[in-house]
Amino acid sequence: MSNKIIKVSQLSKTYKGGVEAVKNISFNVKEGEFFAFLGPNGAGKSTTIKMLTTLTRPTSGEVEIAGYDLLRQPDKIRLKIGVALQNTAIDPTLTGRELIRLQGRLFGFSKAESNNRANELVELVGLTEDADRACGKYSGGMQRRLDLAITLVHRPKVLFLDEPTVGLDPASRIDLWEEIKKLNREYGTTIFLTTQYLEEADQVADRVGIIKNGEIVALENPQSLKNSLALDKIQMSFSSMEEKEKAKLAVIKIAPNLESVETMIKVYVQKSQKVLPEIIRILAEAYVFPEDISISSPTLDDVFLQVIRNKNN
Ligand SMILES: Nc1ncnc2c1ncn2[C@@H]1O[C@H](COP(=O)(O)OP(=O)(O)OP(=O)(O)O)[C@@H](O)[C@H]1O
Repeated sequence: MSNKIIKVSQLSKTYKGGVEAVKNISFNVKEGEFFAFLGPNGAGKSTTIKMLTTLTRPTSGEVEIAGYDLLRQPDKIRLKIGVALQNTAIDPTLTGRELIRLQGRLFGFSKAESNNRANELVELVGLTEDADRACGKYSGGMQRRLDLAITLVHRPKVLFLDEPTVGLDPASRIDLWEEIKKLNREYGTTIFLTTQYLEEADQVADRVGIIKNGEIVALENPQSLKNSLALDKIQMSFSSMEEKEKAKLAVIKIAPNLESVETMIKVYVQKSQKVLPEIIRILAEAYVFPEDISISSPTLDDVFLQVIRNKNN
C-alpha cells in the first residue's frame, strides 16, 4: 500500500452563485505527516477541509483518503478521520467526560468501552481534573482540548483541524499545540490543519501548503520554503549619515538589493554567511566601519507575505 494517506487530484469547488473557492488543486499527504495549510482569509482553506472531510461535495476532481474514494465511499472515510471545525456546537450542560462517552456510543462502542475511552482521552488532553464539570463552564483552551478529545474517540488515522488555536491566549495555544504534536509523534496520527499562526506552523509542520484565491501557490517543508523564497537581512548601523553614504556606495557594488534608513543600511541577500565576509572586506577597503551588525533569517511570516504578494502580480 502506498504511504500517501491523502491524495487530492485536480479538486475544484464552485459554489452556487459562481464563487470559485477552490481551483484545480492537487497534493498528497503522507501517512504520519504533519501538514499545515495556510492562506489569507477567503483563500479556500475551509472549503478544502470541508470537501476532504465529506461535508461539502466537490464540483470536480478526485480525493482518496486512507485508500477510500471520497465520492464513492464517504462512510468508510468518516470512520478513518477525526474532524474539528470552527464553531462546533456542544451541549454546555454535559460534562467533558459525558460528551466523550456519548461520542463513543455514537461510534457504536459499548458502555464500558466508551467509559474506558473517555478516561484515556481526558488524561491524554490534560482534562482529568475538570472532566466532571459542565463543559459550558470551561475556558476557551479547555473547550478546544475537549473538542480534540471528542474527535479522537474512534482513533482516527487522520485528524483534520480547522484553525484549532484561534482565539486562544498564548499559553493555551502552546498547550494545545503540545497535545497535537503528541498525537502526531507518539501515535502516528496524520495531522491536516489550517492555521493563521504561521510561526507555530513553522515549528511543528513537516510540510506547509499555501493556498491563495483557491490555488496552491507553495507546497514545501518550512525550511526549504524559507530558503527558496525569502532572503536573509543584514543590518548595519553607522556613526553618521556621511559614513552611511560611504558604506552604501561600497556595498551596493556587491549587494544591490539594499535600502537605507537614517544611519542604517539593510541588505537583502540569498546567503548571508557567504556575503557578509565580502561586505566587511569591501567596507574595510573604503575605510568605513559599522558600529553594529545584525543578521536575521526570514520567518515563515516573511515568506508567506512574499508568496502572497508575488502571486498578486
Ligand atoms: N457556502 C458558501 N457559499 C458561497 N460562497 C462561499 C461559501 N463558503 C465560502 N464561500 C466563498 O468561498 C471563498 C473561500 O472561502 P473559505 O471559507 O474556503 O476560505 P478560508 O480560506 O477558509 O477563509 P477564512 O480564513 O476567512 O476562514 C470565499 O470567497 C468565500 O466567500
